[in-house]
Amino acid sequence: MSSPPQTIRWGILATGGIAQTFTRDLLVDPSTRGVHNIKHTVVAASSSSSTSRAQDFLEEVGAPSDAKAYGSYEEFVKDPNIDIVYVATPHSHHYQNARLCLEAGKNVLCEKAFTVNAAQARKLVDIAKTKNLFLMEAVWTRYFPLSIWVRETITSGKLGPIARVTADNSMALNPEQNFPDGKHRMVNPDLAGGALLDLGIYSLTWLFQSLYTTQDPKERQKPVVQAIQKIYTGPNVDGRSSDEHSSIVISFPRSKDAGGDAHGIATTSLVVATDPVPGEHSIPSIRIQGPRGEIQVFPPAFRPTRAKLIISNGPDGKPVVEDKTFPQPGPGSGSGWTNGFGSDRNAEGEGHGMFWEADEAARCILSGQQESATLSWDESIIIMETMDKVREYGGSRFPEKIETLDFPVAL
Ligand SMILES: NC(=O)C1=CN([C@@H]2O[C@H](COP(=O)(O)OP(=O)(O)OC[C@H]3O[C@@H](n4cnc5c(N)ncnc54)[C@H](OP(=O)(O)O)[C@@H]3O)[C@@H](O)[C@H]2O)C=CC1
Ligand SMILES: O=C1OC[C@@H](O)[C@H](O)[C@H]1O
Repeated sequence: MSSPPQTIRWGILATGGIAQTFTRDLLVDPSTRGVHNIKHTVVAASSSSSTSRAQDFLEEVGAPSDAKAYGSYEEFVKDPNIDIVYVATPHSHHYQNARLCLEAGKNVLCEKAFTVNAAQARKLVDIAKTKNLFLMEAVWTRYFPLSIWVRETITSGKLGPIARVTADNSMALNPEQNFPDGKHRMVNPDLAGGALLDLGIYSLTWLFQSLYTTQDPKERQKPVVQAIQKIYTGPNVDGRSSDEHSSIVISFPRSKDAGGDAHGIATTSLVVATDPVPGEHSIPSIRIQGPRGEIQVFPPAFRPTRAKLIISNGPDGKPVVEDKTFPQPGPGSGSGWTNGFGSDRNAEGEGHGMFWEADEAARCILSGQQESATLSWDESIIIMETMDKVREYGGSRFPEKIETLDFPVAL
């Protein structure tokens, strides 16, 4: 007989767009996606603005009526009923908010990009290690069934050693018109805005999950990075920090037996779109190429549900093209997408897909793992180092108050 599901008690730190989408997904019954050994519940939420904002949030997302509302992150992290905190503030605040939680003895799932720079990521990992806590960067895409299928197809060797990956995650956001006061987190230097940390992280995710995660951990080496950036100079921003585009070329060292070094090209932009006809998703945003064929993944790169597997020479010498779809299971959160750009709505009755990463966090905590093998601490740090290098090449430096390791900082 199977044992009853174990429950993980979540606390939600911040009440903005993604906190709402994530929490609604969290409250979808896991058995609807074939997960029977875990249950998630929400026991608390906190808002830096007021207790009433946190209370409204809990009601809006349909949390249990006894979930507690806090008007201060500092008070919230003391709540003894919380097993894990989901940190959903802007990039600029991840380091200090995640650190606050870890220092208070809480496990943490922290939104992407993990931190502003690699030094901050290393510090969070050190604290998690010392305090024996679970910590994971919330790159939800990695836990999608499609991503799992991609990694398995790569390691199966079907395509031969993957030689090159191209990945684009770009959105034509028309920032000068949409963010004229420069305060929106997509462009605001004080919130570590720009394409790279917000959208480019997904292009890098595809390079890394194809060419780094799939290698034997003992064989993995740091990649070599080259990049150029164009800095955003729209109204009311400093013109030195947030990027408009970043274009990155990476070489992943591999032994000759494993196919030799592999190349990755990652691009991202706030002003042009991967998908010129919004919602049509007809142009692949990702191509994963080996000598025997390729995988194409269709947009959006962060929420992938459609791919193609192309084998150049099938059994009868002709190419074989397999269309693959991985629909999100229902019954769904019904929330759609809440970031205000209308770029990524889940269909009525579909979950958004954020529950997959929540399941992974719960599995790790219940089995006593401090990090996820699908996105290890080492890999999150190397990706932050990669973004540091891109910003060095591109000349983008955020204000010192958000690059610092000093804590707490008044932001
Ligand atoms: N995985 C995904 O698909 C997505 C991930 N994200 C990530 O989630 C994070 C938040 O994004 P999103 O929800 O869109 O952002 P929002 O601006 O909608 O929400 C951010 C929330 O953070 C809190 N906050 C605390 N301090 C500040 C501050 N100084 N300025 C602004 N907000 C502050 C506020 O909540 P309160 O007042 O309650 O404290 C605010 O509502 C980012 O890291 C982003 O990259 C975003 C969209 C999609
Ligand atoms: O993580 C994200 O994915 C979807 C985008 O719309 C959003 O800006 C970004 O933060």
